[in-house]
Amino acid sequence: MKIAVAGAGAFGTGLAISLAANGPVTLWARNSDVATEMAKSRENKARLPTHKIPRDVLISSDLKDVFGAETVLLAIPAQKLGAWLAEHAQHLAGKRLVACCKGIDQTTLRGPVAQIEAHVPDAIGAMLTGPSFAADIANHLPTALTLACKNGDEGAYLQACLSTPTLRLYLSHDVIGAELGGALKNVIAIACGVCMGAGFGESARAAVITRGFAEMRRIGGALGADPETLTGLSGFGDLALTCTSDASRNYRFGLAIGAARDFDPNTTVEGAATAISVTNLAKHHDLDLPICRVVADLSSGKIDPETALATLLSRPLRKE
Ligand SMILES: NC(=O)C1=CN([C@@H]2O[C@H](COP(=O)(O)OP(=O)(O)OC[C@H]3O[C@@H](n4cnc5c(N)ncnc54)[C@H](OP(=O)(O)O)[C@@H]3O)[C@@H](O)[C@H]2O)C=CC1
Ligand SMILES: O=C(CO)COP(=O)(O)O
Repeated sequence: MKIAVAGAGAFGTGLAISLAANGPVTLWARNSDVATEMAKSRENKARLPTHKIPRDVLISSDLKDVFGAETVLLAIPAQKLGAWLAEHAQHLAGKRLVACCKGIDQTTLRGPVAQIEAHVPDAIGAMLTGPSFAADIANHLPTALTLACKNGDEGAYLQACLSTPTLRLYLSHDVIGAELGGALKNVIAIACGVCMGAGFGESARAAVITRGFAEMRRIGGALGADPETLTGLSGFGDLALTCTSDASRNYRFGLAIGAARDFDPNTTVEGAATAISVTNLAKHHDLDLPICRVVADLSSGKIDPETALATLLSRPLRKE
């Protein structure tokens, strides 16, 4: 199977390095200068420095190399995915499109596979998600992810083709659960970062993870996700990783808010936009998601950590 990875950020580069263990793979960067430099140095200095890119990764900025593949992994940030798919829909028809981004689009409130289905209806949409830092994948460290696809045969095919000796994929049919787990854990990770940055303590962080997980299950229930998916790699697994590691950008963004420090605005922090999307979804479905709501307000600078804490602690006492 000819595979291309669209998006040469940290994750796209890490995935391409990992998949090259199985054979040649194309890595597409939108910027030709970036592609030329990467091809020369065999390194993505800006997004994933110090990881050597093997020769089996063909680095290109020519979209023809993407359109020539049968399977395209989409490692483009979630808020940019819809426009990219819309622009290239006619060349993507009939392909297997595997979303590797985590988020819910602010304008449409769609997850990544729903975006594929909306823009390229005759493609086979799938989602690759779960606990994995790009650097770990690039280092061929053992990693387990969820491959979710509604079509059982295509899902099994993708599971076989995209697994490597160190990247172990578990198959799921629950695309909505996989989309939600990856998107929501980033929101809760921001809350955890705020908690630690503001000095609220590790016990408070454990409470945020647990009550955040309750919010993930609540929204999953409303949108038709299988509760088991949320307890798996794409939900609980990724929540555990992202809420406890300062290798996570979402967590670090929260740390910076909590400690009132600056944060590089060019960093990809999917949870900030997704918190706003989730808050809007909650309104549509009449759901109470207090942690997601304060993260939306914290991320857009409407409230400070003390106000967020007071908001959460002043809520009426209730059953767990
Ligand atoms: N990093 C990680 O450890 C992991 C990331 N992910 C997910 O992968 C997705 C991508 O993140 P990541 O690679 O880390 O982010 P990065 O910030 O490292 O890179 C983003 C990449 O997307 C490209 N890009 C941005 N906008 C567009 C666009 N409109 N069209 C085409 N390409 C575009 C950027 O290109 P340019 O450089 O030209 O701006 C860049 O190559 C996110 O959803 C993230 O949650 C999932 C698991 C792990
Ligand atoms: O999704 C990730 C790990 O599974 C990466 O998290 P960040 O985007 O917060 O760095």
